[in-house]
Amino acid sequence: MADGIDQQIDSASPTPTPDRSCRMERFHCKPPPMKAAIRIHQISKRFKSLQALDQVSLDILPGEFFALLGPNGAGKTTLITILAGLTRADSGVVEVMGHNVVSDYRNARRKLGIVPQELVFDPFFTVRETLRIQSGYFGLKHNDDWIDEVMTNLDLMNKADVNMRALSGGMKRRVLVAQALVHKPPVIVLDEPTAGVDVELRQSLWEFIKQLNQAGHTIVLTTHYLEEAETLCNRIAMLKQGRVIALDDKANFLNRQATPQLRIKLMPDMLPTSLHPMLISQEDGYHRLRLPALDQLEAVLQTLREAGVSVKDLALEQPNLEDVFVQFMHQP
Ligand SMILES: Nc1ncnc2c1ncn2[C@@H]1O[C@H](COP(=O)(O)OP(=O)(O)OP(=O)(O)O)[C@@H](O)[C@H]1O
Repeated sequence: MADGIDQQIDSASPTPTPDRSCRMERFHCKPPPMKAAIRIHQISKRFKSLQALDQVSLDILPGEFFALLGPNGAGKTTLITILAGLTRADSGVVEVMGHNVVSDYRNARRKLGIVPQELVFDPFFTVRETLRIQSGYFGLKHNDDWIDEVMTNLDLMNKADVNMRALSGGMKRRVLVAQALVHKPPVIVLDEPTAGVDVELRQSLWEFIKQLNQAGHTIVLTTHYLEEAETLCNRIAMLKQGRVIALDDKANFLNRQATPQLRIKLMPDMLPTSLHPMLISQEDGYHRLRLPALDQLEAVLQTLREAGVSVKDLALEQPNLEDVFVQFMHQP
């Protein structure tokens, strides 16, 4: 990775610098508030009768790996297009590294790299030409060293001189990621970057994005692969019908759901009535039960024995982000 990356991150340092003037009054002063890498303040957007975003507010701090989760149509892409300055919000303010995306568009755009969900590309250029043209949009004339480094990290070197239209879908997506990085933006937003992408690319893509995050870049990710968000992100916002319904550290989301779940296959396939209140779901011949506490396991087994039901298979599972997500989405 280029040394240059860190120099580009300007005020994106994850650690705030303490104010020296505070030393004399150390019992009274607080560290200065960290300036948000992305500030989204009371954003609303309506498409005719549809309220796509409704008073959305989020502050994403420098150096965070942030997940924006939500079902189809929740408003994630709309929020990202507003952030990119491609759609105007009806009301509210969005800033990237302190630059307003409407009134200070050029500076806001320079601080931002966006990997769009849709595969948009110019079929007449090669991969290298595409990346050079993208560099030109940001006034970068001698960017070949960095372009080579990005292509190497995304395993694109052997496709550098191949025409864009001749690439597979997964390869095109790699180019979209490379395009978002040509100007070394301190803030990188990835809208469903792994949709339709094979396991190998996913892993190499995430390795590269993790390195960028470790170098101080702020990463915002939307994905329907919740295990990706669980592995990578440190803070999560859940969007539903244009509203933020939950916002917290990943660890807090998971701890809220600390009780284990029991996945069990029965013979005959009949759950005794007294265990129905614990039932979460039933699929592929398995019952999934929520145990109030681990020591309830023996009581459940006892109930099954008394009902003449035998256990064919059993596993204890810790709840994951998907369980938490489903629970939030089903809340009225
Ligand atoms: N240009 C548009 N005109 C009319 N409606 C739109 C437009 N763009 C988005 N919408 C609607 O706004 C809502 C939010 O869409 P958006 O694409 O932001 O959701 P999303 O959370 O990104 O969904 P997905 O996970 O499917 O990508 C949807 O109901 C969508 O149909």
